[in-house]
Amino acid sequence: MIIQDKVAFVTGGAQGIGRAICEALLKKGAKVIIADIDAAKGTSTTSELATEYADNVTFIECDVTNQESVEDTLGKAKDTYGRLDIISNNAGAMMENDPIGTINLNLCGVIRVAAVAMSYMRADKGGSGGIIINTASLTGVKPSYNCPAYCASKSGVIGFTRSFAMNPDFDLHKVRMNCLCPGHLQWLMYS
Ligand SMILES: NC(=O)c1ccc[n+]([C@@H]2O[C@H](COP(=O)([O-])OP(=O)(O)OC[C@H]3O[C@@H](n4cnc5c(N)ncnc54)[C@H](O)[C@@H]3O)[C@@H](O)[C@H]2O)c1
Ligand SMILES: CCCCC/C=C\C=C\[C@H](O)C/C=C\C/C=C\CCCC(=O)O
Repeated sequence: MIIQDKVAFVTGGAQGIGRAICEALLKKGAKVIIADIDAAKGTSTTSELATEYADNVTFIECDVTNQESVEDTLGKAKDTYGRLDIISNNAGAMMENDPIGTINLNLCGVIRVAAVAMSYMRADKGGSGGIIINTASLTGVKPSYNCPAYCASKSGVIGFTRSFAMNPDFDLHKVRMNCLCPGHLQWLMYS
């Protein structure tokens, strides 16, 4: 895909891997919406990036565990730059003390954002097609007894991605889906 002038929506883009994704996309000429639950961090990150990328980066507060918030944010994102081409479904956390919350954030959040984004991106419904990239994890393919709920959520993301991607309806909607499976990173490097 040619990134120049495409519009990207990055969940969990305020810091860490999401911020790195935002920076990489901006460097290649995309317009980027940072969608994050952390309004303070999202605003400060956006201000920092705007010194180089000006109006090409915008922050919108978003909670991917909340359907209304996801609908509202994606609607505002479409209104801001007029289209949606790239979704980085990246927001996530490891919270083994809250296993159901972990599934709701890491797996249901990905499915929720993808479903709403599809309503804007589908080529057969007025969109231009595009790509949805989900951030899974190495733990989605390699189980770890330390974090069973996290592993389950990331295995689910991989299963969702593989199933979506093999759907023959691609010829109609023109939206590809992939996922990333990073290994362990220093996620506190921005804090
Ligand atoms: N750091 C690693 O080693 C590593 C490895 C593999 C995969 N991952 C995955 O990569 C993704 C990013 O991880 P990271 O290390 O950059 O984490 P991070 O904690 O640095 O950043 C996560 C971001 O997501 C946001 N977020 C949390 N809950 C949210 C919600 N409900 N709605 C919207 N935004 C929300 C946070 O505010 C934060 O800005 C996660 O899905 C994580 O599971 C991380
Ligand atoms: C602040 C929360 C953000 C989420 C990041 C926290 C943890 C991230 C975890 C990664 O997804 C872990 C990825 C790979 C780990 C490597 C190997 C797993 C197996 C380890 C083992 O067998 O002991």
